[in-house]
Amino acid sequence: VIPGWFSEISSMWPGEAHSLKIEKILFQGKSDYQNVMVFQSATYGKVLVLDGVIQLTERDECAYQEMITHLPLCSIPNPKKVLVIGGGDGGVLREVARYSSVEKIDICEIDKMVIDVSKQFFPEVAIGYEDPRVTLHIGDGVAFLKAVPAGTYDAVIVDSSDPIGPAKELFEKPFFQTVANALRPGGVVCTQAESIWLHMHIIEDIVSNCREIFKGSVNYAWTTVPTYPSGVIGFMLCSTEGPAVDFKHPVNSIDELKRPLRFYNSEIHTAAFCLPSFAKKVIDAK
Ligand SMILES: NCCCN[C@H]1CC[C@H](N)CC1
Repeated sequence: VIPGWFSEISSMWPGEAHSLKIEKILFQGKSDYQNVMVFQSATYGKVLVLDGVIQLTERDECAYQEMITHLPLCSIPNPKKVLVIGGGDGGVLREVARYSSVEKIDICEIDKMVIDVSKQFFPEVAIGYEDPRVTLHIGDGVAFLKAVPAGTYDAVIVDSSDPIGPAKELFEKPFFQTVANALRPGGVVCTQAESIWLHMHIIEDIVSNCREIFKGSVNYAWTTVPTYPSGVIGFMLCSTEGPAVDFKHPVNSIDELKRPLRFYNSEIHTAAFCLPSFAKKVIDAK
């Protein structure tokens, strides 16, 4: 460990660790679920860390929040009812709120400390909670989805941490089945799906499970987030049986007048589904 630096050391990415220079530690706490830390970095703004893993930085959070939201929501016409599982920082809510067609935004986040810390230290991210269409549920996303009437949502976004810790069951088959049940025919789900450089085995299992459960389309997309391990993060984009969804060609554009998008655009939407051969071989073969 280098004094004055934060290094993201984890068994999920053995032998490597991205580091950020610390200017000041702003918060350290322990919730019922995980350790929570916020620090001011020298070059990435404020940083949110859960159990030693970087969740977001002010400088590059736009890449992740915009892609995980607009890849699904620009793939269906007029999304109305959207559910966010996880995403307690509020960044996905901020992006979902851009759609005038959206009438209802539910969010189910298990850890209240993440919400409170985001509101205190990341107001530009937590601004998503201010939208009147948002209903906050504090609890386990699996239990929440089991209680949802079938076919309720047009879209579900699973903005989770990694499959070690509270988010573990959000990567398992039973959870995907509850998501499919909660979606209308032709409804879409987008989940945080790790790194093709680090987690091809996890991705392989997720793709297999999704192909069995989602009888519409199943695609993997990826993007660059400098402060995530290996500098990239992926997404599973799936739709249930019903009106066809072509994830690779957006059908929606976004009203950017209020607040311009910093990362997402329709070209990068389509490009996100282009995979290197080592990943294509695994993902397309499943
Ligand atoms: N809502 C904040 C983003 C959470 N997703 C992250 C993806 C990369 C992981 N190593 C940590 C969580």
